[in-house]
Amino acid sequence: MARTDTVHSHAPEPLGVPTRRAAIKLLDAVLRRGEALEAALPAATRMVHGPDRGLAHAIAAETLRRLPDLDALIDGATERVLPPDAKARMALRIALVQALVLGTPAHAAIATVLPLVDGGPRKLVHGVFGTLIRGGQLLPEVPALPADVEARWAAAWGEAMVEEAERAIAAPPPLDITLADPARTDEWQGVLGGTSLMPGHLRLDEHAPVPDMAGFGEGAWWVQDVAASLPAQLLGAGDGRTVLDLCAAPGGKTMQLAAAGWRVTAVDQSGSRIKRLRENLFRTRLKAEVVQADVLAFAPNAPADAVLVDAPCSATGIFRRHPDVLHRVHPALIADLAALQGRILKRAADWVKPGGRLVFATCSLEPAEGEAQLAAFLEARPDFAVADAADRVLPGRYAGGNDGFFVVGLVRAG
Ligand SMILES: C[S@@+](CC[C@H](N)C(=O)[O-])C[C@H]1O[C@@H](n2cnc3c(N)ncnc32)[C@H](O)[C@@H]1O
Repeated sequence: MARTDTVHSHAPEPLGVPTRRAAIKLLDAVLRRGEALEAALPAATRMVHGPDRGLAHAIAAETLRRLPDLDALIDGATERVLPPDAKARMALRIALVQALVLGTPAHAAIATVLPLVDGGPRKLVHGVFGTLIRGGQLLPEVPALPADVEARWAAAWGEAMVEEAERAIAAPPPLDITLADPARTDEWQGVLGGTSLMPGHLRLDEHAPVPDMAGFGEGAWWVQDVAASLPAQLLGAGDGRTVLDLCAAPGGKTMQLAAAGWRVTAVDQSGSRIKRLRENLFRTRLKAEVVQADVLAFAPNAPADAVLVDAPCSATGIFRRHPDVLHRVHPALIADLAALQGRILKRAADWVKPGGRLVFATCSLEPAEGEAQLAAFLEARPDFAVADAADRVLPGRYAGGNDGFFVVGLVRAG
């Protein structure tokens, strides 16, 4: 059979267009398929390299952070409301976020986006973008939350919390780090600067890339929001006692527990995350037994003095760093995750020695993954009682600005 090669004579694509295409693929993965932004990165950015990957990620993340406000601008400038997943809306969102938030010159923001709507709504995108930019339109200083999230959180926590959450989206979150040796907090503050909310913690507003910072390579500290450091702190010093760290990867809490003198068994089902946990232990020279297993199928050799369950959750408490959760987490997903947490907690409870401790944590702002979970657990397990609330270890200078977490410490009857 004869075979002919077809030669395409396309002009090379203008610089920067593949990066914008990748940004739209990322948005599509989150908004239409409900994928986590981080999880969608490898496939969506396959065709872009080096710093352009970071740029595609930044465009998508910033679009997700400001989505309701961007859409309000677009809707104010179009005669007919564009469908949520219309190509024109996607193109306008990323052109506007670049021009209005990321500081891209307007001509570059639109020139790199128009080729993505060639043969389609090019005129509309060009016209709406031009109208908005020429009209000096800006995004509001305080971002809006998606309407469904706003309603859910207002019902759970009140309007004041919603306003605080909205203000929290406006500014990039600081970098919190946990020191392996809390006794050296002053020393490391002298080196790295920043403020310390409690021994073992530093908060930096500005910093070099993490791997280049003093002390990271030698394992003196790791990145961890101060709220995420509270669950392990509830357990205090280990003095050689045993702890099961369930759902442990990438190991923030494993490292804290090992550094505090616990004999840690760290369990997680994800191979790629376990790999990162091992790398973290290697870098910090901390020790833990590492087990790759599904907690629902795993059983420890013996009950432990303490069990920490950092359960898989909706992650709505970390919306500042992962704005995709604001758009892809819906009540059905929250209910599914809450059911999974309940099953994990039920097993974990049996692995606590009489008189031992159980800590349950989720980085969630959904009562179903916190207060309601605890109430159901206490109802089913009268042999457990609440021992600590996180405020026991919260720093005196606690000033907000932290991720949203639910943390409770329980004790099993002796
Ligand atoms: C919130 S993250 C853990 C963060 C970690 N504790 C830390 O401090 O770095 C939840 C973890 O649960 C794991 N996971 C989810 N379902 C699991 C299951 N059934 N068994 C074991 N691990 C699970 C995920 O792979 C993920 O690493």
